[in-house]
Amino acid sequence: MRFLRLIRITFICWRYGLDELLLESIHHPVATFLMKMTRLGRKYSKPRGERLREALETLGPIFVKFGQVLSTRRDLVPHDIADELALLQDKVPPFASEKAVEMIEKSLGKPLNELFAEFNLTPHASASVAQVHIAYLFNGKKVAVKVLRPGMLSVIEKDLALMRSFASLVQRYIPDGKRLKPKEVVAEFDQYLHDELDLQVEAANCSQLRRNFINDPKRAGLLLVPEVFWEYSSKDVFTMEWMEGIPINRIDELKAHGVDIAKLARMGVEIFFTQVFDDGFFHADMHPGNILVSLEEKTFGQYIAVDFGIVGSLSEFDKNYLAQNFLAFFQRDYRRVAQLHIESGWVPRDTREELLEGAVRTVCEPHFDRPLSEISLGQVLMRLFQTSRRFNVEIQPQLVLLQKTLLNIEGMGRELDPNLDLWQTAKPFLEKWMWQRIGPQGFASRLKKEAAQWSGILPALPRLLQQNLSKEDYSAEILKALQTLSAEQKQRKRLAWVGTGIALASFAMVVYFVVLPML
Ligand SMILES: Nc1ncnc2c1ncn2[C@@H]1O[C@H](COP(=O)(O)OP(=O)(O)OP(=O)(O)O)[C@@H](O)[C@H]1O
Repeated sequence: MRFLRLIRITFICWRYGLDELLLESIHHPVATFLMKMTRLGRKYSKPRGERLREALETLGPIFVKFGQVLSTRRDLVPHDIADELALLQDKVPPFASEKAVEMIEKSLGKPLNELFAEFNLTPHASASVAQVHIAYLFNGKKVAVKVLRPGMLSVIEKDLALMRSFASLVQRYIPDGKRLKPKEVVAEFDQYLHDELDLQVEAANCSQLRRNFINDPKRAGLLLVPEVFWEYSSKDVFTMEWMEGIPINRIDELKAHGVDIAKLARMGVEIFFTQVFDDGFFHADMHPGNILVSLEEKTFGQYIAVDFGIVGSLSEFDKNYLAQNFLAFFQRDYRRVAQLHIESGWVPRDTREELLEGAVRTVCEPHFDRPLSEISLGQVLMRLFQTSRRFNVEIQPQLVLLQKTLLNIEGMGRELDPNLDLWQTAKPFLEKWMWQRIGPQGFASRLKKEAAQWSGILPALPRLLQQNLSKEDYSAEILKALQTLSAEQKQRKRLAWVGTGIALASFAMVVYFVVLPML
């Protein structure tokens, strides 16, 4: 079976001229000869990116997903190809509703009529790995039931095995193979796909995002996230609150309902920066299909997020890196950007600061050619990552994900309001965040965080000290130090006795010769 699949893949690659793409990159006479042989008079009217996109669409959903993930790795893939891969769409027909019902009943262990008061058999939406049905719980709540496409796991395991073999070949035989890191890319994709195929992961992401926004009254007016119904969810089924709204790209419709579009654009940036800098946890699949706007009376004009398959998490280190770089960039302090990279160990310690500064200046300065309001933070970040790579920096996948999401947010924001000044909206966040870190508030909160550890460490301190003192390698040194100390103390004691003696004798003499004759 695997062999047949391999033959089919090879045939499709040949049909779309992908063999040429591969052989072109091997600068060897044998490769050139093979290229001429396999071409056999074929001529391609379409550019290579388009051919690759069409081939992936023909190869099926897993390859489509792979292309979509690859399109976000502009650090590895040439721009013409990445642009084309970004257009990849899942063109898959919905699967039979009987299959969906079978999956729900098997996974949740109850017949459908015991689970839902009403279940719409016609899918509301369908994509490569899942489809969404509308249903009603017995308490009358309208819900979205996302069901995994049956048999996906076995298909992906086979395709992933082939991709892994192919990645090993590329890494070994293509001259640029190591730089492209094919094995790592496939491993990353493997992780991503398995997460996407476990709807419990998505439900947990949704639940976390909702908690982050619902518990803070200052944020409650910004983003609505559906409630998860855990009782009706599993690895294969995800049941959540149905969210009523209009997709954000239907601008005319939103305007007609009286939504303030400029405010909506600003709110989008605010929501993104809140997720990134306050929570370090962000929705990373912000395409217009996944963002709706509420028209309900109580929540009018608020954002609604759906589809939580891809989220990004950032550490304090990542946030610090981003905030400091953005702030330094907008002050055109390229020396600081270079220093930040060296100080944080992102580039080798012996990197020459002025060389890195020059490289950063070269990529950043052209951006200041236009007004601040037109600068794309996503582009800046992308260029910065490209420069860093030249200096042997490994950019973390979560930062690449963030950069891609930032580009989406900017694109969406500017579509809503071409005058949106992204920096004006983002700057207060970064400044507030930096102040919270380095100001007294930050100090106090870090102290508070550490306090929990101290309460455990402090009472144990004498024991830990005694344990360390009894360690062999320390004991000799400590003994010597103690001996020196005690010798010094003895000497000091002796001197003290002599001093006291002299003082007493002087006192006695004064009394005998001066005080007594006066009486
Ligand atoms: N809770 C919900 N309330 C209202 N509509 C929803 C909800 N969840 C999903 N949808 C609708 O169903 C569509 C598909 O859902 P979702 O994006 O989660 O599926 P998907 O298989 O991950 O699709 P893709 O990966 O192509 O975005 C969404 O674009 C949205 O229109």
